[in-house]
Amino acid sequence: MNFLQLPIAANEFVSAWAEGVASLMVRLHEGQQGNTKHSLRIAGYVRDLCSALDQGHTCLQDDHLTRLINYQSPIIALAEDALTQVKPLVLENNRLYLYRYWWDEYGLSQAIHRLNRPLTHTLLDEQLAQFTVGTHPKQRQAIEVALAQGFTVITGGPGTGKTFTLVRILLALVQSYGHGLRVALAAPTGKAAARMQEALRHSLSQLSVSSDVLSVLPDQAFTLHRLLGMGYSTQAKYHQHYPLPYDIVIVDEASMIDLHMAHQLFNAIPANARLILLGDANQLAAVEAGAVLAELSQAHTLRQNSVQLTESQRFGSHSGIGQLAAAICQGLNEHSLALLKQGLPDVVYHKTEQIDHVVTQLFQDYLAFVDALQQKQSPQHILTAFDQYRVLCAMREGSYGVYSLNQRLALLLQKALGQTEDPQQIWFHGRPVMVTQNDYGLNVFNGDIGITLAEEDGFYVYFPARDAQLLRIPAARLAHSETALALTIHKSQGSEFKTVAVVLPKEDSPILCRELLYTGITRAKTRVKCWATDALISHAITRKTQRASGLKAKLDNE
Ligand SMILES: Nc1ncnc2c1ncn2[C@@H]1O[C@H](COP(=O)(O)OP(=O)(O)OP(=O)(O)O)[C@@H](O)[C@H]1O
Repeated sequence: MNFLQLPIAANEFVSAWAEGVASLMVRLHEGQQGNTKHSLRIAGYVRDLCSALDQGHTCLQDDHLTRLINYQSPIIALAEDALTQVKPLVLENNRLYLYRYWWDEYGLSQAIHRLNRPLTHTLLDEQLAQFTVGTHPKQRQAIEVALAQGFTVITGGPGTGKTFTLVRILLALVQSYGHGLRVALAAPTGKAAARMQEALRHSLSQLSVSSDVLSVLPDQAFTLHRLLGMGYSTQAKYHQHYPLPYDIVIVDEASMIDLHMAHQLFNAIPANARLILLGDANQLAAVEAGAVLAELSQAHTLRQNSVQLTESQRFGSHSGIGQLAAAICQGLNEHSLALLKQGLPDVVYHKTEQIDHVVTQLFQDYLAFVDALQQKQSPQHILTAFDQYRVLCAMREGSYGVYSLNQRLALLLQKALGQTEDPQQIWFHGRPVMVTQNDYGLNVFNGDIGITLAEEDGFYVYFPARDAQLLRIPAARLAHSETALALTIHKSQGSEFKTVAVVLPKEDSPILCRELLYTGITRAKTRVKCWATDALISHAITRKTQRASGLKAKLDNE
């Protein structure tokens, strides 16, 4: 067996580790002839660990691993020795880690224990009552927890009042601590940060809030990368010994935070500050390893820090989207299919059929956007029209994947705008694009979406307002972007649209899971159209993602 031919995972970091570990294995194998059987066994675990990391687990979990505990290995440290003996692998009970992942889990659990302490506030009961008036019991509980604890987790589906509750928490904290309070708002993506800021502004505008209170609230929400000063590096500028200069750090869409980012974030919170995480734990977990929000909301040790909001104000008991989302979350296959087929006004179910027909149907909901382009409306109006609807795919590849649908939808868009249909033409008037890599020079970030407009001297892409101005960038300078008529459900996380079309592939795939379907469907505010087959819907609902991790065990001292 050639250890260097262990399958290398897609993730670059994992690949580097896998290669390093594999070459160490070769040396071990060559140097310790007597232990060949053991070396082979460990090599097998390393291979399984790499594929587990590729699937978002933070470790390999296997009860057979405990038999390695008494074995002295130059490449495996036991967890109790891991701080003093840095080896490529760490074994903790029945979990095997690459060192870096163990370190992130360990460091994060330590930082959570540090932050998890009661804090005082100066509000009397009657003062607090003005901020809890009209709230539901769980919302009130969330406000009380955020005032009393250094660390708060607020989870809930769409429209359950996370922003509504957050505004009241902020106002109560300003009242308690005065106007010198330093508040930071952040989210994992630029899109989610912008939406958070907009939602807060909107929610505040519905209350009569004095201007000096408003001045405490930041007029900008950061991406987590920016907040932590990560730039192009994976190491944050801020950490335990050089913490962030804030009293309260609030992070929205926290389901998207991966293990490494969570470690950096928690480490950067000052000793006396508060951290408030908000998100929907039923959504897709981070692209990278870990399902931090779900684990924090389930940890026994953190039960006094965690509140789940359950009553959706947006989707009342009669809303089809709300009922469907709840049925998917609970894994109710038959009921979900029945809801899809019931002919509810806000839920439309199409059986996937001939691709040309599907694409023509998908395009229909872009006609208001086409109209805005034809009428030469302002870039802002065109962007708003585009943001009303989105096609969301489960996959990138395949005829119902993002690449194929974008190509086909782009041709229909060119035709509708009276242009020559040319699949080779990258830039054309009306082309919506998504940035795929951060570009600090241009001030555009991964996930930002803009619209291409033809002007006298060439194509320009307009991105939504920053500082009340649209960002206008020459198309040729956007080196990393792709057409955005169709997005993956993963990329749509943190965004919402009036109407959404969720398109599943023709064949089953391990990517299709309950969280994916739930996330796709709940991106719709008023109408969802689902293109799928009964069998694929059932497969997706049945496949619930369970990410192996030791975070909850570390927090609960199991
Ligand atoms: N207790 C309440 N009384 C009256 N209205 C409420 C209450 N809670 C929430 N709402 C209203 O319900 C709507 C949805 O609330 P909100 O936007 O805060 O939800 P959310 O959880 O932040 O949603 P999303 O995650 O989709 O952004 C808002 O219009 C909000 O004002």
